[in-house]
Amino acid sequence: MSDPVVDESCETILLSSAMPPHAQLVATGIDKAYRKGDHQVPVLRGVDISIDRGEFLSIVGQSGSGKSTLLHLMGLLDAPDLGEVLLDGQRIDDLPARTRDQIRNRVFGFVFQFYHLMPELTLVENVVLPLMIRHSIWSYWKNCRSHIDRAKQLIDRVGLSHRLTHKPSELSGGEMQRAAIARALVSQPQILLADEPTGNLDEKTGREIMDLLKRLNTEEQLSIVMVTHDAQLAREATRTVRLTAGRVEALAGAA
Ligand SMILES: Nc1ncnc2c1ncn2[C@@H]1O[C@H](COP(=O)(O)OP(=O)(O)OP(=O)(O)O)[C@@H](O)[C@H]1O
Repeated sequence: MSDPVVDESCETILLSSAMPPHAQLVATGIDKAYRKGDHQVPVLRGVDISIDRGEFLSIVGQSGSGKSTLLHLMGLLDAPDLGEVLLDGQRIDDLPARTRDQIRNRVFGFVFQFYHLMPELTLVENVVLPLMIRHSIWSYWKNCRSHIDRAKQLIDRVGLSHRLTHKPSELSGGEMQRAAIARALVSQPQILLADEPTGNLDEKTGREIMDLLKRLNTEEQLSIVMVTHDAQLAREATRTVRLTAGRVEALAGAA
């Protein structure tokens, strides 16, 4: 019997508009260690964490506690040593690399502390880039106008319509993070994984980015997992967990 995630209908399953949006991401029994010299340094030890559709989950913890590591494992940017990552009950961390790439590109959007925009591209080019990478050149060319329209819609959504042709060096930190959020959303992800999205911003600008994330969560039921050092912002999520000594501890919100 073929695995419905692995076989060639994968694209249809993951992209079909008839398909209900992915509901739940679960990481269970996660162990992760890094090699340092000739020994392994454990970072995560038996972590269990989940996010339901429409949730806004924040992850706090001391520097070095493994928050980014966990976020990367949840988004298939890295693989656990032990444990499983499941999307709607189907294990996804052990799939072939190409299938993991497809799931990562279509289910997850990523936002990082330092934006990671391409410096030589304009704002609209940066935002449309994931669609260019995802589609073949022919398909991209055929749909070029609709892709650019979608990028422009998202740029408008994040309040940057007046900056379409600006390069990242011509944008403020807050504008760059808004651009990075628009880029993360262009592939219509189900789950946004944000690693310290306000960490490089002043308080007011960080507040604006948080408000934008909260609007995306409530108005579009976008699931969000946010790593942050800011305890106050963390409390504004629907649920907060703390990473301590490699384990997850519930802090606030629903269990
Ligand atoms: N690729 C890697 N190779 C080796 N060690 C790593 C690697 N990535 C992370 N680590 C180590 O794993 C531990 C957890 O790192 P991680 O970045 O996940 O922590 P964090 O809680 O996100 O930290 P911060 O809040 O400072 O960003 C740290 O000790 C770090 O040095």
